[in-house]
Amino acid sequence: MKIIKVKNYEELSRTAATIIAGTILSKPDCILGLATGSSPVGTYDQLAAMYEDGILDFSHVKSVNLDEYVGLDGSNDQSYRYFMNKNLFSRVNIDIKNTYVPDGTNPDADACCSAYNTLLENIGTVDLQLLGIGPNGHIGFNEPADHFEAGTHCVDLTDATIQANKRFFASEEDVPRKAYTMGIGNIMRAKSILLVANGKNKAKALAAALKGPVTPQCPASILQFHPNAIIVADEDAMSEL
Ligand SMILES: N[C@@H]1[C@@H](O)[C@H](O)[C@@H](COP(=O)(O)O)O[C@@H]1O
Repeated sequence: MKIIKVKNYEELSRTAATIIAGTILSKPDCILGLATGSSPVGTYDQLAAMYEDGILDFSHVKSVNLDEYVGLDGSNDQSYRYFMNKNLFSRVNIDIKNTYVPDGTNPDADACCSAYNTLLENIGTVDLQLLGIGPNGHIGFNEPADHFEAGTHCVDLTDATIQANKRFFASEEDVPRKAYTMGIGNIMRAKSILLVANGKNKAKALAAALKGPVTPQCPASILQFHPNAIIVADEDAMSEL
């Protein structure tokens, strides 16, 4: 595991975008695993700027996203499909048909999850999976649990996650209670993993993930077993390490 400590969010975003750019430049038809949340927004800004500057070409890139809220469709501004379109896809020349997010509108969890697992099997190995980390150590929406879930599955969001994510919604009641998420097995199959973390509210989770025991109670701790995981974190997020 490689840990890169940076000063602040701007440096984090530039560093993460440079790593992703390296993947795209060395393999123009790469498959990127993408994440939502506030952590990667600056990284997406930097990637969009590199595209504007003619440095990056996304025309052969494919992407698979980690997760989606159950019940929200892509026109809902809180859906992760909407987030990805707004923060990255509409700003670069990726073919939108090559971008995949679990279908939050499908009420049939088994059908939705097995379709996404089939997609992940068929599309090929993810070259680089970008991750944020929840304040409770979750990755994607793999919440603390008593076992690691391998494949895409439907989760009941924990109260901690509902509290952490309510800032994006008009009210706490509006936060969906369920999500579809790639499992830990799906995530760990990526050739490389890039986790970005900033801010004091991530310090405990990051310390547990990087230095604590590998346990499903802190899902991000599984990254200790990945052969090519890179952590880019700012001083605040690293303050308990
Ligand atoms: N499902 C997402 C995660 O993929 C993300 O990493 C996490 C942290 O979000 P933020 O970056 O806004 O702190 O929030 C959500 O729960």
